[in-house]
Amino acid sequence: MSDDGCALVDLIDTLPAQMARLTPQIPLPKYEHPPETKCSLSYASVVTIDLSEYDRPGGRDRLAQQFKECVHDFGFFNITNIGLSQDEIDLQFAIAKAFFELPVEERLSHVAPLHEGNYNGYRPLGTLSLFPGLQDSLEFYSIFKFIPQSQRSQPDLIKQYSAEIERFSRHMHENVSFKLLRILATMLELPEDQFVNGNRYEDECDSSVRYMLYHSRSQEENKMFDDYYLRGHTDKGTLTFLFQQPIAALQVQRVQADWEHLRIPAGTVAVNIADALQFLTNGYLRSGLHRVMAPPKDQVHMDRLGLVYFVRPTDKLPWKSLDSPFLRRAGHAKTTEHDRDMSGLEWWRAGVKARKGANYMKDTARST
Ligand SMILES: O=C(O)CCC(=O)C(=O)O
Ligand SMILES: [Fe+2]
Repeated sequence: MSDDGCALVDLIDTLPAQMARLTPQIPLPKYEHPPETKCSLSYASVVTIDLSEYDRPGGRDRLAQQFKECVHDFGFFNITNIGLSQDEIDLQFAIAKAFFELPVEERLSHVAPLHEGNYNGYRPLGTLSLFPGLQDSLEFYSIFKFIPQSQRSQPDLIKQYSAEIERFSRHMHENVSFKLLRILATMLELPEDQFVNGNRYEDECDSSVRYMLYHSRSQEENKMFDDYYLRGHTDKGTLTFLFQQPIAALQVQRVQADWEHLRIPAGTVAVNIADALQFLTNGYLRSGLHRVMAPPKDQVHMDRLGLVYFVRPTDKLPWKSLDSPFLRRAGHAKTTEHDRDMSGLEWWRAGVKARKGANYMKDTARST
C-alpha cells in the first residue's frame, strides 16, 4: 500500500456497500440464553473434538483418530475451543434477535431470490409447507460470504454490524471449517486441501451465517403438525455448524436407531457432515440425519432463536466423486454413477429449486 493513503482510499471506494460500516452503531442489549429444559430427555452421545489440539504436536493425528469414531456411522460431532469468545458468539445472537424485531415490512424488503435456488437474504415465515396446507413457523435470514459476488441490500442493523458479522463468517469458514476439512482429507488419504479447494472463501457459493427463528405454536397446532418444526433431512452442503441451543428441539438419528436429542451447551458447537462430503467420498462420510420437533413442555411456549453457519460447495468444485487408497480399502471406491458435468454451486442451487414447494412425506428424509 502506498504511504500517502491513496491505496486505502481506493480500497474503501471499491468495498461493497454492505461492508462500509454506518455510524453510529446502535448498541444491542446483551443476549441472555433461555434456561435449559428440566425435562428428562434421551440425548445422543457425541464425540467432542477439542480444536485447540490442532496446532499441538501430534494433535491432528489424534483428532483424525477421533473422527474415525463418528464420521462414518453418524455424521454429527461436537467441537470446542473454536477460537471465538462467548461474547463474540452472543453478539451474533443479539443481532439475530434484533433482526427478527425489525418491522415485518423491513424484513420483507430484503427477501432472498428463492426462485433462483438462492437463500441470500430473508426467507419469510411459512415459506415451506410441512404437510399439505400446513405452513412452517420458521423464518430465517442468511448473510452470505463477504465477497463481491454475494452483495445484496441489507437492513441498517446488518450494515452497522457488518464488521463483526464478517469476522464471524470468515473465522467459521477459513479457520474452523478448514481445520476440519484438512483433518478429514488427511484421514481419507486425500491431498490435505482436497475439500478446502472446493470451498474457498473468495469463490462463489451459498455459504452463510444464518439467524433462525422458530415461533412457538399452541398445543393444538403442534398436534396438527405431529410436533414437527422441520422434517427429517440431511443438509445439502459441505458442513453445518449449529451454535448453543438450550431449547431442546433438535433430534438426530444414527443408522437403524431411534431419534435422540442433540444437546448443544455453552462453549460447544455441533457439526453436521452434509451431502456434498457424502457424495464426494462415495458414501464413506455420512451426512447426518436430523429433524426439529416441538420442545418439551417447560419450553414449548418459547420461541427458539438459532445461530448457524453453513459451508457450501463453490463454483470451483467439480461434481465428481473422489478416489483414494483409504476409500478403496474401506469399500467406498470411486463410482462415476452420479458424476455430473457441473460445479458444486450449480448442483446446490438446483437442489434448492427442486426442494421449493416439495411435498414432504412424514418419515422421509430429504436434504435441505
Ligand atoms: O434449528 C435447528 O436446530 C436445525 C436447523 C436445520 O436443521 C437446518 O436449517 O438445516
Ligand atoms: Fe438441517
